[in-house]
Amino acid sequence: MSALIESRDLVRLYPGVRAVDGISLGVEPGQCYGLLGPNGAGKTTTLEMLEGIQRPTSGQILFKGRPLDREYRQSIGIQFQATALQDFQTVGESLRMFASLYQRRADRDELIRLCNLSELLDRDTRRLSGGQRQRLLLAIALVNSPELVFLDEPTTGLDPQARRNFWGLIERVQRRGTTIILTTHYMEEAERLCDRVAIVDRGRIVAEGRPADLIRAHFPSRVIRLPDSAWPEGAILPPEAVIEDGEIELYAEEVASTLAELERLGADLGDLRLEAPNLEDLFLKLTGHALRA
Ligand SMILES: Nc1ncnc2c1ncn2[C@@H]1O[C@H](COP(=O)(O)OP(=O)(O)OP(=O)(O)O)[C@@H](O)[C@H]1O
Repeated sequence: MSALIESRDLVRLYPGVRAVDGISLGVEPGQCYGLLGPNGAGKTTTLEMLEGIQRPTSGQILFKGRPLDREYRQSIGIQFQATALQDFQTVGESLRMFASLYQRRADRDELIRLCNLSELLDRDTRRLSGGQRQRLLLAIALVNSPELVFLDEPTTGLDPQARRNFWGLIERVQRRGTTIILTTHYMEEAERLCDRVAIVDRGRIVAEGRPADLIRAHFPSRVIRLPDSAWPEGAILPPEAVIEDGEIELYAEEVASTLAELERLGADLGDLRLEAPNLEDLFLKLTGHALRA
């Protein structure tokens, strides 16, 4: 399938900083695409160029195969990290005001239902909780029924419960067919929501693909741990096994056959733990530094 939006060799320089240093990516219709990386990696700058808010120093952005034009802003929605909501406005008034900026409009009642705002329409926007505010900002981003919506760190600052609720909402938006590009520094968020991710570090993409494929490619083995007391007496340990702190660590490319072999040897599998590497481990492996300092 061809990309809804793509960037070719995007560069953005600030005095003394290569904030974005040659980013090429393509997002297909209906995908949820994540730009993943630590603070300062260049995610927001990349997003702002894709949104048409910032001009690249060099490189190209194509939407449906064509350079961004005036109509582009009508086809997209943006949830900024910090959108200034008007003081003395209710949720309902706020939605109406943003809707008036567009020719194309989403069905208001459906949007209110989707973003769970029915109970909050008369609430002053200054009195919203973090999660409620994010739901309103998402509704504002969807007010023109965009084909493509940008979410910049949509769950930063939310408590774990509100974050999970918001993930459910993003999934509903995606199921309606909206293409989503989001930035995050939460690996769990990227793993749950994104069909594809670009892992960004210092303005460059260090890995790109489906989260599960990336993990499999960089970590072909799974780690199996079991107490050393669970190992059958007399059975020979595989040469790559590590014994540490009373535990045996084994590496398995094929988990099922390794477990079958352990069972055959008579190992006690009751306290076995299987460790699956995640995107956080991948980031560390690729960059040599942790995602969160
Ligand atoms: N207007 C600006 N002038 C100068 N430098 C900037 C400007 N905006 C961003 N930068 C720098 O560019 C780099 C990338 O910043 P950017 O905000 O894109 O990163 P980010 O990955 O989005 O981080 P965060 O998660 O903190 O928003 C950083 O070194 C930042 O300090």
